[in-house]
Formats: sequence, C-alpha cells, structure tokens
Amino acid sequence: MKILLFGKNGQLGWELQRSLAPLGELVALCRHSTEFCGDLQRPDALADTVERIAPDVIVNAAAYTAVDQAEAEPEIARAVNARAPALLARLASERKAWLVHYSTDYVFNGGGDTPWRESCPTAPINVYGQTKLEGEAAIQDSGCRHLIFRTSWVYAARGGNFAKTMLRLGQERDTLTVIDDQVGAPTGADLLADVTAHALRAAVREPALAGLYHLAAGGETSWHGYAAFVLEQARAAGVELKTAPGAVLPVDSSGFPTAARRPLNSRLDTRKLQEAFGLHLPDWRVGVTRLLTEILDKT
Ligand SMILES: NC(=O)C1=CN([C@@H]2O[C@H](COP(=O)(O)OP(=O)(O)OC[C@H]3O[C@@H](n4cnc5c(N)ncnc54)[C@H](OP(=O)(O)O)[C@@H]3O)[C@@H](O)[C@H]2O)C=CC1
Ligand SMILES: Cc1cn([C@H]2C[C@H](O)[C@@H](COP(=O)(O)OP(=O)(O)O[C@H]3O[C@@H](C)C(=O)[C@@H](O)[C@H]3O)O2)c(=O)[nH]c1=O
Repeated sequence: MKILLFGKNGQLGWELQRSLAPLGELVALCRHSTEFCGDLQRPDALADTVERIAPDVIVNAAAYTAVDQAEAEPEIARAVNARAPALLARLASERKAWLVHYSTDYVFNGGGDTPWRESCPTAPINVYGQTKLEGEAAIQDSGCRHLIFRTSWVYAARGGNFAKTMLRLGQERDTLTVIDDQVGAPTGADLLADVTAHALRAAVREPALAGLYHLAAGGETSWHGYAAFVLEQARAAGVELKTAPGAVLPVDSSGFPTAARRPLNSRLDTRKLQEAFGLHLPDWRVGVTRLLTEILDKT
C-alpha cells in the first residue's frame, strides 16, 4: 500500500509518520517540501503531486487551525480546510484511492449537554468550524472512499497546544483565568494516529467501514479542569510554578473574550467508532499524564 501524507510536521502529522509507516510505503510532505508539492494552497501542483506519486491512500493531516485568526482571514482558512480537501477527494475518487481526513468538534453549535453523534445536525459558530464542515461535505459528496475522523482539543509533545500554554503561563503568572463552561475531551495526537492506522487497515479490507466517525479520548472536562489537571501534575513532578494551587480562576466564556466564539458543548459520542473497529478509547487523563511525563522529562 502506498500512502501519501500531507501536513507531516503538524501535531497529528508527526505522529502519523510513526503510526502509518508499518502499513506500507509512506511519502510524507509538508507545505515546504521541494521534490513534491505539499502546499494545500497550490491546487495545480497538488494534483501533479498526486498523479506522480500515485498513492493508494491519501492522508490529510494539514489544516488551517488558528481558530481566532481564521475570523480575519476566512478565504485562506477556506482554501486550506475546504477547497484543498475537495480537490484531494476528487483526485482520490478518480484513482479509486482512499482519503483519510480529520475534522472537529467545532462543526457543532455547542448546544445542550449530551455528546454529539455523527448524525446530529451541524451548525458551526466560527469561521474555522464552518470551513472544516465545508471540507467534510466536499469529501462526502465526491463519492471517494473515505474515513473522516472528527476529534477535539488535540495535543502532542511536538507542536503548540493548550496544555503547553498552561504549563508556560503557570511558570510566568500568579493567577490564570480559564473558561469553565466549554466542555470536551483533550485528545492525544498519538492516540489519533494509532486509531487511524488501525481503522485504515480494517477499512481497506472491509470497504463498508468507510464513513464519518467521532474519535476523542474518554471522559470530559472543561478548559479550566484541563488547566488545573496539567498544573497539578506538573507541580507533583517538581516543576516550580508561580500559579499557586487554587489560583486557576474559573470564568464563563464571557470572562475570557476571544475573536472566535467557541461551542460550550464539545462532547463527542464515540460509540460508532468503538463498535465498528472494536476499540476502547482511554480516559483523557491517561494521555495528558503521558504527555506531561514526556515533556517534563525533557526540561
Ligand atoms: N489542534 C486541535 O485542537 C484540533 C485539530 N483538529 C483537526 O485535526 C487535524 C490535525 O490538526 P493538528 O495536527 O492539531 O494541527 P497543527 O496546527 O498542529 O498542524 C496543521 C499542519 O497543517 C499545515 N498547514 C497549514 N496550512 C497549510 C498549507 N497551505 N499547506 C500545507 N500544510 C499546511 C501546518 O503547517 P505550518 O506549520 O507550515 O503552518 C501544520 O503543519 C486538522 O484537520 C485539524 O483541523 C480537530 C480538532 C482539534
Ligand atoms: C490561553 C487561554 C485560553 N482560554 C480559553 C480560550 C478557549 O475557549 C480555550 C482554548 O483555547 P485555545 O486557543 O488554546 O484552543 P482552540 O484554538 O480553541 O482549540 C481548538 O482548536 C481547534 C483547531 C479545534 O479543532 C478544537 O477542537 C480546539 O482544540 O481556552 C482561557 O480560558 N484562558 C487562557 O489563558
């Protein structure tokens, strides 16, 4: 099996390089690759890349993920998150290749407090979520064989994420103010990558498994609960923090204004994935603890 991976240097792309390697020949590209084009904003060159590599599977881990910035540059977000996946889907369809793609909890409006199922109505409340939804729809409409994984609150040892921001701020500030009315599940890029490899292997054998799946770690928390957990673990590991226990102050969304609105309810119901692929998704604390062990060991 020949796999073409886009976005190899992102949080997920980096982990996918490890998880996908045992499945076959892997060609991994980033925006600045030279021999082949890995820039999702260059459609002609992208089509040429796919033609020359002739992959059996295209895995798209590249995306425009700057949620607040997307409000100011919707056309760039749309080119990367919607138009490029649409092109990759057409190219995959033409050559009967699989397309693996990732989407987000931000396709939902955040109403209610029950976990979203794949069949729930989408209604994004920010530009990033809207463009990611357009990408999903284009893939589904193309008729290509695909796996789309909607996930949430991704972190990894490599790359920027909320856990690392909290670790840094905890060493700089006496108090932190963190939103406690947005609820979801922090999900490790390593878990996403391993589940992708497992699911892809199964789907190639059993094409009826193609489709859209929610994929997130088990359990739930708020950004405030997540921040408090990260700092508590760091303190226990001997990191000197300026933020004292109890000085992570909970606020509702209006207490921490941002350019983009975020959904209050980001819970994803992952039963479809677990049943289809015979998987158990571990609690979010398991992965975050591993992340901290890894990054604190290096400091
Ligand atoms: N991060 C999160 O919390 C969540 C992410 N997701 C989805 O998961 C997937 C992976 O996200 P994650 O790994 O966390 O994201 P990252 O932001 O870590 O990585 C995204 C990668 O995409 C690349 N990229 C951006 N624009 C282009 C372009 N024009 N051409 C080629 N590459 C480009 C970036 O490259 P460069 O560094 O050069 O800009 C970066 O390497 C995405 O589909 C995302 O929407 C879903 C839910 C949560
Ligand atoms: C830095 C900071 C953020 N926050 C809030 C703002 C926001 O509501 C929440 C998370 O902020 P961030 O900007 O780190 O995360 P954000 O960019 O919103 O993360 C999202 O990224 C995209 C790509 C996704 O697909 C989503 O699943 C989600 O992970 O925490 C605080 O309350 N206090 C703080 O000090």
